[in-house]
Amino acid sequence: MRRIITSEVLKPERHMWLLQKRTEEADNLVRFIYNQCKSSTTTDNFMDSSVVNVRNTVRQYTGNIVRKMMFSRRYFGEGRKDGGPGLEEEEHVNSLFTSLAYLYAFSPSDYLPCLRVFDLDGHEKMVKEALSIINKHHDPIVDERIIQWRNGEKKEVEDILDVFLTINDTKGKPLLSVEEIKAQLIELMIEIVDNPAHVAEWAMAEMINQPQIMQKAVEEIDIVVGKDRLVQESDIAQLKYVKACAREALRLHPMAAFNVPHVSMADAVVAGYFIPKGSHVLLSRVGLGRNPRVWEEPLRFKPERHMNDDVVDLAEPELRFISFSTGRRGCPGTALGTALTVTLLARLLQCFSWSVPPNQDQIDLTESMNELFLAKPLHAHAKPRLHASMYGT
Ligand code: HEM
Repeated sequence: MRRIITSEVLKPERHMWLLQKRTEEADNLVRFIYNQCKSSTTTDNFMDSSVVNVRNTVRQYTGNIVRKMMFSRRYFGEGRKDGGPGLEEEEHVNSLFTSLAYLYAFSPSDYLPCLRVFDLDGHEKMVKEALSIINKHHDPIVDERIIQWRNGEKKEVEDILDVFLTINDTKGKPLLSVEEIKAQLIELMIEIVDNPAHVAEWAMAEMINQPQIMQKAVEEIDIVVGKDRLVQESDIAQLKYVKACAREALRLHPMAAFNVPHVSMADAVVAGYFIPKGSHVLLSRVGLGRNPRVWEEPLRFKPERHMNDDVVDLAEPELRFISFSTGRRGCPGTALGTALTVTLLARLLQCFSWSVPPNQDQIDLTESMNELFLAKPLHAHAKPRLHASMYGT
C-alpha cells in the first residue's frame, strides 16, 4: 500500500495537480477569519477584529484540505456562507482526531492480545464510534462515485478518490477493493489532518508570547511576498524564517510523545545498546527534541537556532528531533506536509495581526495532561492587516 500511495498519490505531478484545491482552502482560511473579525461583537477597543479560536480554525483548514483533495468538496452538508464548518465538518474533524489519539495511546492488549475481547480501556469502543461517524460521511460519496465511473457519467480523474478507483493491475482489473479504498482514504486523512494544524497552533501560541519573533516572520513575508498578493506555496522556498518557526514548533512540540512503534527485523546494536530481533522500538520524540545535550536551552522557542543552515527544511533526517522521521517507514508526505504547514502559518501571519486576547497577559503554554496539545485551545485576538479586497469576501 505504501508503494501505491507514494507512486500514485504523492508523486510530484499529483502534488502540482492538487495545488488548486489546496489554494482554494488557503483562501477560504483567511476569508473565514476575516468574516469573524467583521462580524465580531466584542466590546474591546478594536474595530473589525475578533478573538479567534485558532485551534478550531486550523483544524478545520486541514479538514477542508483533506476533503477537497479526496472528494473535491469542502462540505458534506450545506456548510456555512462565512467559510466556517457546518456540524457535519465539525464532527468529521473531531472523529479524525479521536481516531488519531487512540492510534498513539498505550493499550495493554497491544502486548497481551488475549485481553482484546474485553476492551478493558474502552479504546476499541471509542475508535469504532469515531470510525462509524467518519464512514457515515464517506460511504455515500464513495458509493456514488463508483456508480458514476461504472455508468460512464464520470470520465476524468479529479481527486484522490478517483485515483484509487482507477488504478488497475497488470490485467486491467481494479487494484484496490472498495473496502481497501475506504480504509485508505481514512488512513490518509489521519496522516494529513493533524501535524500542520498542531504545528501552526503551537507556533502561533509561542510567537504571540514573543512578539519580536512574530514581527521578524511578518517582516520576512512582507519582503518576499508583499501586501498586494497572498502567500502561495511557490513562496515557501524563500520564507526561511517562517520555516524555522515551524521547524522549531515541530522540535519543541511534537504531535505525540513517541514515534509510531517499529519492530526490529534483526538483532542490532544502536549506541552500544543491544536490540534483539522482534523488539518493539519506540523513539521518544520529546526526549530527542528536548535533549539538552543536543539543543541549547531546549525548552525555549528559538527559531534562530535553525537559521545557520543554508537551507531550512522541516525534515530532520539526522533524527536530532523527529519531524517526518527517516528510512523505509519514514513519512512519504514530506513535500505535502511542508507545503500545508508553512502555507497555513504564513497565511495566518501575513493576513492578520495577532495578540493576546483582552484581559489576558500571556498565552498559557501549559501542555494538556494526557497529550502534547495546549491544555486550553489557543484563542487569540486577530485584526486584518491587508486591504479588504485581499480576503475574497
Ligand atoms: C507536517 C506534516 C507531517 C509530519 C510532521 C508527518 C510525520 C510523520 C511521521 C513522524 C511518521 C512516522 C514515521 C515512522 O514510522 O518512522 C509519518 C508516517 C506517515 N505519513 Fe506523515 N507527516 C506529515 C504529513 C503527511 C502527509 C501530508 C502525508 C500524505 C499522505 C503523510 C503520510 C504518511 C504516511 C502514509 C505514513 C506511514 C508511512 C509508513 O508506515 O510506511 N504524512 N508521518
